[in-house]
Amino acid sequence: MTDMLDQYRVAEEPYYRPVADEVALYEAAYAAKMPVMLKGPTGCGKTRFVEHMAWRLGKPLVTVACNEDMTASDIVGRFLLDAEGTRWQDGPLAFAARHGAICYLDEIVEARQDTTVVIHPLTDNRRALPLEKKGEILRAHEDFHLVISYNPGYQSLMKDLKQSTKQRFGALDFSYPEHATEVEIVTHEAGIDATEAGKLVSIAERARNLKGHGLDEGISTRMLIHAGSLMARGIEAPAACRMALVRPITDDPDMRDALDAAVATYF
Ligand SMILES: Nc1ncnc2c1ncn2[C@@H]1O[C@H](COP(=O)(O)OP(=O)(O)OP(=O)(O)O)[C@@H](O)[C@H]1O
Repeated sequence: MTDMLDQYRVAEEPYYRPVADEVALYEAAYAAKMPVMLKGPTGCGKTRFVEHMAWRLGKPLVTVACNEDMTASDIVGRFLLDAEGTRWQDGPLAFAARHGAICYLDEIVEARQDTTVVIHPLTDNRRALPLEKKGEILRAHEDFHLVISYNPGYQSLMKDLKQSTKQRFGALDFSYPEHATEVEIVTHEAGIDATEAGKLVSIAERARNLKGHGLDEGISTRMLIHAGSLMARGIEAPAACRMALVRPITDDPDMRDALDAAVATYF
């Protein structure tokens, strides 16, 4: 079992550039056993932040990418049939609760509500997870912590977290970092110089103004790192931007022209 747990340990420090006081706030929430919700658009550093915090706190990290086909059994656990008969297997949430890991449910809103409610008893004073099929009430380990992510941009009336779920969490807002910080991140992650990274960030800032005017989401930090990584491998900046920034984000010809024009302003 220790071997199982070892694979969830974060061995090396994941690079994370704090943008405000999120590190201290997370540490306090962890100490207070308060579950945390990370809110923000895709590719702005939420996953990297949790990885970094797991490393800082020296706790294993179990990550679950939520989707609408996910059932409660997928995260809680189920009986499996093998050569020796039936055997219970903890799902990722039960595993994390039992062994004191941080459990990160990424894009929780994608899961159906009957799946989401299974986390409720773990998020209040009970810190317990009923394993109904097994007839066990699993008391969470002292070190267990629950973190969920949530992209407010995607939410609709049909797909949103219930207030009874939301109100169980402390929340940290994430968004694209301010210019100099984002340049620092892109420089570090893509391995390009700060001048080139600065141009990429400026292109993204322009594109982010188009959100809601033809673009559903802005160009994320992740996309800038992709573009920079192509440039670091010798691809000319305009081609790198086309491939990593413009083509993935829209199929609309006018919008592509507008974005290509923004790229041409800087490169
Ligand atoms: N503050 C930051 N410090 C270091 N790296 C960052 C930071 N913000 C973003 N990044 C970089 O951006 C990439 C994308 O961030 P991440 O994977 O954490 O996004 P996310 O917000 O979890 O997105 P999604 O919601 O799609 O999972 C990371 O791999 C990392 O390279």
